[in-house]
Amino acid sequence: MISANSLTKYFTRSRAALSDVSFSVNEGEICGLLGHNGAGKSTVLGIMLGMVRPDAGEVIIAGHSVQKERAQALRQIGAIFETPCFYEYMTGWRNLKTLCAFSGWWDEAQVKRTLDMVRLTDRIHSKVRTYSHGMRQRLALAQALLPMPKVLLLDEPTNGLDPEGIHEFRETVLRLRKEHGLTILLNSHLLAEVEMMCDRCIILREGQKVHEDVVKPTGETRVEFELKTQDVEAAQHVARDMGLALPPDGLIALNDGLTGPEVLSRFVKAGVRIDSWRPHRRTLEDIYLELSSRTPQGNVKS
Ligand SMILES: Nc1ncnc2c1ncn2[C@@H]1O[C@H](COP(=O)(O)OP(=O)(O)OP(=O)(O)O)[C@@H](O)[C@H]1O
Repeated sequence: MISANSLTKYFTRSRAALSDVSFSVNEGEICGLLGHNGAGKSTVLGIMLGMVRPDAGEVIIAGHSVQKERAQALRQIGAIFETPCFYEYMTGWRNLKTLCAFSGWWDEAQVKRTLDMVRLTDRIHSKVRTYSHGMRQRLALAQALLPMPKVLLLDEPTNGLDPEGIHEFRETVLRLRKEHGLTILLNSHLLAEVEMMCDRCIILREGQKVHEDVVKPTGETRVEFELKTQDVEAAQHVARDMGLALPPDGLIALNDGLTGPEVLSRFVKAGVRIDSWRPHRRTLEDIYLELSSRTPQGNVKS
């Protein structure tokens, strides 16, 4: 549904804001875009929305090139980009009507359906200045969904929301994907949010893609257990007998065919005193900090 091919962008001659970034997002997938401040996330979204012209590369949305067939491509996209702005003194309904007037489109039945989708029907005739931050975000979502897009681009959509607002927004987005098969690209700094919502994530660092993987792998290929013991020498001996390595951090990668309980029982039978034994999975935060972390001085680690 989304295919970004070799995107390169220089805002200044000395430094590429994006350098040869490629990725694709399948239909119905939610993909997270992560990276430190200035990594290039908004530049990617800007290129996808035809607002930033890449120096090289192109984005294809549902078979249409944003750079060559801009109108057809953009017809497939709804977006919440940066902070949404509304006329405070108008109702939500009047705002949508005014914004739709710019494109000469208004279908009342479709607008009502969309408001039901984002659960804003009850308050749509109240003035926007009386809306909470969460309601403004839902109005922005309604506006993005009005043209019935196939792709939704969300730029830090939960910024400034309270925990209830974040939860509600997440549930709404997951429901939209489930019920309407939307393909979603989510730009966020919140790793937990990306871990909960996304099927896959891409990490940018200084304009380059440094990671792309599924967020929740269904069939883990590498199983690791963390062993804590005072009997390090005895444990190393037993591990060697099983053909396993016991590194100083205690993380043991199991070979094919061995299970956690089997390995634990071998340690116990050999008299190794076990303080703790638990499965270990690298979280998105572990991966992110490894790939994208910055030193306290603000320089990205080499
Ligand atoms: N219009 C512009 N003119 C000049 N430089 C720009 C422009 N837009 C972005 N940049 C630069 O391009 C680089 C990438 O910026 P971008 O806004 O894409 O990063 P980001 O990952 O979205 O950051 P943040 O998380 O802070 O929003 C930065 O060095 C930024 O200063």
